Amino acid sequence: MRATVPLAVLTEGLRKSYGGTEAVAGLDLSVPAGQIFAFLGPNGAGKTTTIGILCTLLRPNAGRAEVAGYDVLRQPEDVRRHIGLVFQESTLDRDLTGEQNLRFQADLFGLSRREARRAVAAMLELVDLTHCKDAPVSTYSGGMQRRLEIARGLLHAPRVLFLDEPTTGLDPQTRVVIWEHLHRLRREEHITVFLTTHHLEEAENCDQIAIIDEGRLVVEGSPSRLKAEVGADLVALRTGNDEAAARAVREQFGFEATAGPGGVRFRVTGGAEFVPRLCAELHVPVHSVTVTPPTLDDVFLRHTGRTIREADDTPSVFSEL
Ligand SMILES: Nc1ncnc2c1ncn2[C@@H]1O[C@H](COP(=O)(O)OP(=O)(O)OP(=O)(O)O)[C@@H](O)[C@H]1O
Repeated sequence: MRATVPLAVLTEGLRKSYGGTEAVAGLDLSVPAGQIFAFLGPNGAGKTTTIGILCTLLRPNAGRAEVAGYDVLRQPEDVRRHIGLVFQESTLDRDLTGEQNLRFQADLFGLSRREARRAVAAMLELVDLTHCKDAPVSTYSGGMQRRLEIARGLLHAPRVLFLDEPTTGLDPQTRVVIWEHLHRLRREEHITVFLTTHHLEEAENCDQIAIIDEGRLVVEGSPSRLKAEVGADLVALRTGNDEAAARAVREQFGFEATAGPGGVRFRVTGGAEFVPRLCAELHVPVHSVTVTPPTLDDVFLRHTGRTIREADDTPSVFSEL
């Protein structure tokens, strides 16, 4: 049954293969309008392929997809008019100024001179680039370039903005700035933002996420709900004798404790409340205790049996920090 909230994106049984590789393997998605929605998955999970289909750049082998209420195969022109797309790789002309890049895009979309002037000025303002609109893009920082790309994707007032890995290669401070802009866009322009990422930290910023692995939807929901479903906190202990402490936690409390380089680790619901009892009853000196609530990596692990970092075949920028 169709939801009563208008849907920005709907897919049913979507499939796409490249030779023997099934990149998208029967994907059902529904994204209500007005959300920041993340498509989270390791490298090669099928995220870019799905965006390609939704943006009418690729044809699916089976299934169907609608964007902003239009069918990607039967109404591709309508879909294109209502979407903005920001690719992983920069497609800006570095020799042109920021303003010229936007003007060029306005021409491509057939905006009148007057409309173009108004839209270009408004978008430069929205992403805080008015002050450097006359400088060549080659002089912009990575974050400024990404903001200009987002402005360009928004020039024709799309209803859905697709962003493929919006902050890849950017430093942490710039990532925060880009995210502030995305939230502002959603708030002020009421558009749906559909982004792909393999960064768990990035997905945390979204209203809803869909975790995808090997072309399939693993689980869908808000980050807080998905983490709450995992339930148990991770407790890590540094003790005088980790092997003995792990054994005691298993025998006295019945938790699956292990001893390793990170100390003794086990999971328990209500970890913080359990710590006083643990320290009082454990007959091994405890030097430190860390309680970590479930993360999206725990959600991925629970549903796929491996962590997203294990599933990723290329290192994440975060793992390098
Ligand atoms: N043009 C292509 N020809 C052949 N195989 C492809 C092509 N594009 C993607 N694939 C394969 O399809 C699968 C899904 O790729 P896709 O790029 O959609 O994943 P992704 O989740 O976006 O990954 P990344 O985060 O690395 O961009 C991968 O196994 C990939 O190697």
